[in-house]
Amino acid sequence: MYKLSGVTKRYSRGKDTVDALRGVDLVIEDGDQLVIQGPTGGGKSTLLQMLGGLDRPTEGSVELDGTDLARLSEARLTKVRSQNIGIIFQSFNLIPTLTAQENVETALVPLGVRASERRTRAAEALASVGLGDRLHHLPGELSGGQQQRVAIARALVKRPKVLLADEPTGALDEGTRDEILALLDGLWKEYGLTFVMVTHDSAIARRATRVATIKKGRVTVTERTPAA
Ligand SMILES: Nc1ncnc2c1ncn2[C@@H]1O[C@H](COP(=O)(O)OP(=O)(O)OP(=O)(O)O)[C@@H](O)[C@H]1O
Repeated sequence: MYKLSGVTKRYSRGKDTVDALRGVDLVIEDGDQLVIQGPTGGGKSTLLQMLGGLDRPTEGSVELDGTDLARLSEARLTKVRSQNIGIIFQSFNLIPTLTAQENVETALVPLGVRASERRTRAAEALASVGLGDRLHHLPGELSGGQQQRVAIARALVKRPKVLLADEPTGALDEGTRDEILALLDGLWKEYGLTFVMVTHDSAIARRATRVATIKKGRVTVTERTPAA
């Protein structure tokens, strides 16, 4: 479970300061799905970075299962991230010189998994996202949707409890977008993930049951029963 209390993030550049988050309080229960939406510059990506332990708040606490990520040493934070948190991005962030299988294996290196087991688990993860026949392709030989599937396999191969997604369909056409969303929805349910997704897309937000809207660094949460 995530529990954010009074999270403020202030970016300073010379005399200019931007409060990207202003006193955010937010609870995300285990196994929940939360969609984060809001206008550009509102603080969506900043909030996701706090949840992912990719950056620290200026004030406040970001507890994951009772551990405050804001106060962990860099080494312990890296360990929490590599074991518990999978992250995917709009631009896939694959390593262009590695094959799909090698890209997925990279997530298991910090966990000390043996090379032979890394290969097997990466192949299984790629099969679970429908890419069992693309193990040895380089990212440049795959479509955008396939590259995002590789990134999803890389995020999930370590069996994290949390999946964070920053505009995961932002670079995809509409048909591919719907395929990736359906895949993510299926994986969320199958693995009981805590799933947080940032999106600009109001159609995605309309389908969600729990939406956090963030404007000028302040969050409002709306819960609703999805349309049948
Ligand atoms: N590293 C940084 N240094 C300085 N200011 C930053 C930095 N990162 C973000 N900001 C500022 O913080 C505010 C929130 O940015 P953030 O990227 O979280 O918004 P967003 O809602 O994700 O926007 P978008 O939808 O355009 O991606 C913006 O005003 C942005 O300019």
